[in-house]
Amino acid sequence: MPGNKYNSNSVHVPGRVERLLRERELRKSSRASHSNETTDISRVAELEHELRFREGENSGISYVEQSSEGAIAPRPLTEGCERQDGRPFRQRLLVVANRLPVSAVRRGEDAWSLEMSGGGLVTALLGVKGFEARWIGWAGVNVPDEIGQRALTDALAQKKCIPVFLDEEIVHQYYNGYCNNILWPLFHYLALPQEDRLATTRSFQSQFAAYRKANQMFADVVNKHYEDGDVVWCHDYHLMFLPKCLKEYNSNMKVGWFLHTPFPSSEIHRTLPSRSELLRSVLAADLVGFHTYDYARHFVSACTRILGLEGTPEGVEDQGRLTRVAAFPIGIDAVRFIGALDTPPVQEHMKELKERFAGRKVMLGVDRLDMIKGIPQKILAFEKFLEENSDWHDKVVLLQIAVPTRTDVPEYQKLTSQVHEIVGRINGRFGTLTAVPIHHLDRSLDFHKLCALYAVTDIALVTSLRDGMNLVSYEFVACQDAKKGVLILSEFAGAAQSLGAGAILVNPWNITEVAASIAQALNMPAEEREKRHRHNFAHVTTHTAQEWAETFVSELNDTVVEAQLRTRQVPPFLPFQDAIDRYLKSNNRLLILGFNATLTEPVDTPGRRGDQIKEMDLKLHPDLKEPLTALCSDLRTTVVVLSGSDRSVLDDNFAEYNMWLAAENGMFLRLTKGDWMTTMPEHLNMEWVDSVKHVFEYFTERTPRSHFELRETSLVWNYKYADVEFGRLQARDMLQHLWTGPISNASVDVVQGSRSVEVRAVGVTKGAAIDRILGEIVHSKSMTTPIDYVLCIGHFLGKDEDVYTFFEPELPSDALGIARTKATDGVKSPGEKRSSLKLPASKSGSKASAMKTQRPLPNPDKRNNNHASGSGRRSSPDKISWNVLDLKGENYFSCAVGRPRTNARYLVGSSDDVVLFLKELAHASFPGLA
Ligand SMILES: O=P(O)(O)OC[C@H]1O[C@H](O[C@H]2O[C@H](CO)[C@@H](O)[C@H](O)[C@H]2O)[C@H](O)[C@@H](O)[C@@H]1O
Ligand SMILES: O=c1ccn([C@@H]2O[C@H](COP(=O)(O)OP(=O)(O)O)[C@@H](O)[C@H]2O)c(=O)[nH]1
Repeated sequence: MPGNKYNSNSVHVPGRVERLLRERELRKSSRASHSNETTDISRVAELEHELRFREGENSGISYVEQSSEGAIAPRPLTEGCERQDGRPFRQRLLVVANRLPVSAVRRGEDAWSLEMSGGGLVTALLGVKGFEARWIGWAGVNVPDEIGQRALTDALAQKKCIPVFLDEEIVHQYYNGYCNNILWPLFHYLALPQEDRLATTRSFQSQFAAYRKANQMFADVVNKHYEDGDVVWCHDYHLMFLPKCLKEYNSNMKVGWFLHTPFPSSEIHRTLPSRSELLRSVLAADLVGFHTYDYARHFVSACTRILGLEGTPEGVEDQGRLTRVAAFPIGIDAVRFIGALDTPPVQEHMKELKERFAGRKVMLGVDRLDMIKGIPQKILAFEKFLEENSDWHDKVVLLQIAVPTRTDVPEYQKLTSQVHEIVGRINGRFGTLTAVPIHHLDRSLDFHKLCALYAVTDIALVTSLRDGMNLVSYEFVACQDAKKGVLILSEFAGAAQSLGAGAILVNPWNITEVAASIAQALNMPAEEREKRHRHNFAHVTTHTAQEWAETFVSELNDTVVEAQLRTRQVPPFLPFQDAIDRYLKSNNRLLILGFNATLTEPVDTPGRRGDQIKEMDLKLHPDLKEPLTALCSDLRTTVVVLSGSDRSVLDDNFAEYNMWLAAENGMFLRLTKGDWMTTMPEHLNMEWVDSVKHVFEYFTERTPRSHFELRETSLVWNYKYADVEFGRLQARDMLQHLWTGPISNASVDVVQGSRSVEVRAVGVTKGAAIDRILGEIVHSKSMTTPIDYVLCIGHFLGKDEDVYTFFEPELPSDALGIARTKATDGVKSPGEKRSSLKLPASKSGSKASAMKTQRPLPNPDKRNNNHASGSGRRSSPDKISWNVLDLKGENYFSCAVGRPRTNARYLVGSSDDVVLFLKELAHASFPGLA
């Protein structure tokens, strides 16, 4: 049986939330049993091992590994864990990020030392266990020679890392240029740089080309190492092109993409010259993740506004394909930090620091020396605090660790000089012979020193102007369980959404406010500090990096399964040739064609700008003129255009063809040679119209580029030309008004289209009208042969899909709501179902039977038509006692246009396909057609 099977799946498919809750429980119990089994000693050993790996962090103690030796026992980035059933979890995870967790330093022709890379991305991913992981990325160094590449590849393999070799020129244009000079500032609301027209390597175009090329190089390495069933997790703004490259190579790859920075408002993203290409490439992923709901919302909004796609609560939909978009707030490996505090090296450092700063409160800033971190603003706020609080001058010190980063980018070089200048000025102003208020370090610290610093700090000061998350704030909290210091946190860091309740939130641009917050923090009573800390500590220790990665990967696996299920439910494409062959062999055919988005030119072109003036009137696709004329001229074919539009629209477009027009969802009918008649049920209550119209007018006035149509049996408010998001919000608001007001007691149906709200009298659907239409056609044509072929094709609203099921030979008659009789003359072959329909006698007992038949309308002026009185009706056609419909399953072609979730047997993508099909059908019937 072809097509979509009426969703009769009785197997319980758990919903996403249900599954996530279950998996969360499983993870918790699996972790609990794991920790019961694991002795403290093994955890300490594990920690020590990890710390040993990290000991080399830019502290000059980096260990040397030679490809030939493998001197240090390799520690996989993540270790295999056990599933609840005891079997090892074997799914491989390919983590693809610009930067590997280690950066390579060359020590000889085939000798390399590996040092810890900086940044929160590395920290977070190192906290992830439980997967068989490989890390694919750039080792931060140019390796032009083969010997060097081979040696480095071997050295990295021991760390389960796979290098992508980028040459200097690519790094310059892709990493320094497009990534760090264009995307980075833009995503942090710092606007695009002025394009340098003189230096060709600094033009947007050449940097973008390098960006694409670099992404393809990453893809090539992934493709080489990919094995069936692997999960590929792409990270960050460096690799926005990667999902597309990967899916092009293998559409079955499970691909996730996570952004570590903010995703800005669509108004900011709009300024990027390559805005659409980047969005489209990311959308090729199955799952797209962000730190916060706000970033996810901005991304969806950019896709709807810039690409013209549909944003749903699940993500972004493009022609039935869904890219899931969701928030996955990152965390840290809190146990690692907490555990480190008791180790001898950290204790030693803490002792030193306490002695060094005895009698002074310690304030701490730890940031990469990046403009987004707001370091100048932080220092200026501290200066203001000192100005206003002279009693604190020798009692407080600010330690600012400024880790050098992206030092090849001129903007970063300028920032370094600027910060040095401000620090020098303030130290000159408030320093004494024995002490300065600011200790500024342009360097990174090793893990132990960092933990010790976090632990002795009284106040951590995070003043990022924008920050994806900011893990420094998490690490500080994790190390403060003894001291319970205060966190001053920028409201523009993603972390503000998770640690906001315990921190003092500040606007870093407001230096006065930050200075006041410093004073507040220094004077905060212990009880309040304790309360705030408790909140944040609970968060940091439960929302870990491990949890983050497990949730993301589990959702990615889920998303792919869901997509497969959805694909299975999507009906197949209309088989053109079969539909044409069967048409040619049949004797009496009925073609039911929708109009809007079926026979019209597509209006909703992706990428359209909301402010462009559009042709609002519906127009028949010009290519259909000839095929329609031909098909309508065939005596064995009856063509009906069945539309929601009103009569005048159908008159304007189809008057010249020999066909039936069924306007307003079949409530009005005419043969183009005859007059309009109504098929409307008698006593249709339309008293609600005026009050609904009032609401529609109100919303039309307040929603630019929306409009409404007043029809005989319905009112339609349409916002397809308006701003999509605003339109949707307005629609929601409108529905609320309608439900609580004018339609609360009326017998109406509210039908929500993708960009419309329609209020109809109850019972007005295309399916409900079709038997009356059929009765009229049979009567008027004096048909003597049963209809043995039906094509019913349209972009119908869900509510009108009853027209597909009306003819469905495979459905039992009670599901149709009309009585059917089996054909008496045909012989039924095994497994084959046939249906026949007697009209109008068969209507008795059905919902439709309450509706009387047609009368001609003398006056097509709809406003003068009195629905309730039923004037202009025609008396019932004579009873037809023979079988009007004798339809075999294989001769029935119900087909939805552009709606994958449908009851129709088949699907086509757009009206372009309909045009193509009707052309082919006409040519097959009339081979001489031009
Ligand atoms: O690799 P670099 O160019 O030296 O930069 C270091 C990292 O900086 C960014 O980190 C972000 O990720 C953190 C973890 O999710 C988040 O807390 C922080 O707010 C972000 O700024 C960048 O996104 C990474 O790709 C870089 O590796
Ligand atoms: O001397 C240092 C200073 C910082 N970090 C680490 O760098 C990361 C910074 O991450 P964050 O999310 O705060 O910002 P990012 O630098 O990624 O933008 C944190 O994990 C710090 O522990 C480090 O390893 N050594």
